[in-house]
Amino acid sequence: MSPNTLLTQTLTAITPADSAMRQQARARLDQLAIPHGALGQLMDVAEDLAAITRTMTPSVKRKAIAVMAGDHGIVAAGVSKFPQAVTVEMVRNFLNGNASINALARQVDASLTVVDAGVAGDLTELYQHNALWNRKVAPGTADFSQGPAMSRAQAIQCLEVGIEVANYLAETTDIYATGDMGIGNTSPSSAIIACLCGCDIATATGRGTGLDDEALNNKIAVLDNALAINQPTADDGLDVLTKVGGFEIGAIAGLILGAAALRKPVVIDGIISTAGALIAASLSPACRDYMIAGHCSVEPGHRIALNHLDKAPLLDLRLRLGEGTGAALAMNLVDAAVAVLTEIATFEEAAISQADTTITTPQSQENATS
Ligand SMILES: O=C(O)c1ccc[n+]([C@@H]2O[C@H](COP(=O)([O-])O)[C@@H](O)[C@H]2O)c1
Ligand SMILES: Cc1cc2nc[nH]c2cc1C
Repeated sequence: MSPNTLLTQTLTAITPADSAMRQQARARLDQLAIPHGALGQLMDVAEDLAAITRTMTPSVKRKAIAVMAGDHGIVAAGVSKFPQAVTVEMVRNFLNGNASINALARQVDASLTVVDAGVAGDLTELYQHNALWNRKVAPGTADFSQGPAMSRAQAIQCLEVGIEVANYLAETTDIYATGDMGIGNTSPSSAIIACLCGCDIATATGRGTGLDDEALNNKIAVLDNALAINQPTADDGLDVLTKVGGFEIGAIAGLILGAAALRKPVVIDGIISTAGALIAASLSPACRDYMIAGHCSVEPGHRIALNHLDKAPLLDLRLRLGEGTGAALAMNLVDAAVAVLTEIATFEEAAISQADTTITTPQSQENATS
């Protein structure tokens, strides 16, 4: 990688979240007038937000969801239940405001940006729409069951698309969420997870949009063969993206890297977004600090990827849609985490009696006298 590209500048700008601010937040959370730790995972998110934003009063009001769209040559091998045309059709649906992500983005008052990172169909008539970015790297990846999905230059290009989106939205955004649209994209996601988490492809592969048993077995065989043909370097995120990735997955990874460089939190959606998160973490381990896992999807590889990133998902609702829907829903809980940190009084502030640490039980009395 040459030293002066947007990607290298962004990677250089990423530093870990602030551990002193994390400690300060934890100290306050430990003193809240509740039984110790009783707000559970919301307290972990509150601590993360303080460390990410370097303040005890983080704001996550201005929410931006970016849905990265792309197509996949590997659909020719029969790995999806739906035809490729659905990718374009759903992009149109997003722009008309009638998709699931539109409803859930409205519910949480988030803006929605749709990015054509590599859709196979012609979107010319839609580019006039302000919410759609034309950043088509190519009309779909190559079929990675036959060779690499893309060139190394294209992998860098799609990463930089995501960084550009993060940077463009930065001025009006406190918190990002990732989303995806791309028929066939659970296949590259599972392949990325197998490479970067070191697991068997069969354990990381699921039914996607709804394959039956026979089609699932075919998908596993296709992906197994694709990994044997491509031989991605297991610890090199850029090589993995190049050989078995997707343009929208690279753009998601770029969005995460961009958010981390800007020191802003980013909520990760389903298996496709988490595959992007693995690529981002492989390029910059510190960027993991800026990720909040929105949910755990039904796809088996998603749990594996979240464990590898050491991230606990906020929701487990049997979702398997993508588009950013799980991340949008989780943003409600991120709002709640800020309220926990900034609005709840401590024992001292509320003048509440603290837990008695000198309780004598029959057992402790016995211990004291023996
Ligand atoms: O987010 C997820 O975990 C998820 C799980 C299964 C399917 N999807 C969505 O369904 C499409 C990919 O499924 P498939 O079967 O075509 O690989 C793509 O548009 C994804 O957004 C998404
Ligand atoms: C209809 C449809 C909507 C989607 N949204 C995300 N992936 C999708 C896949 C299909 C098939």
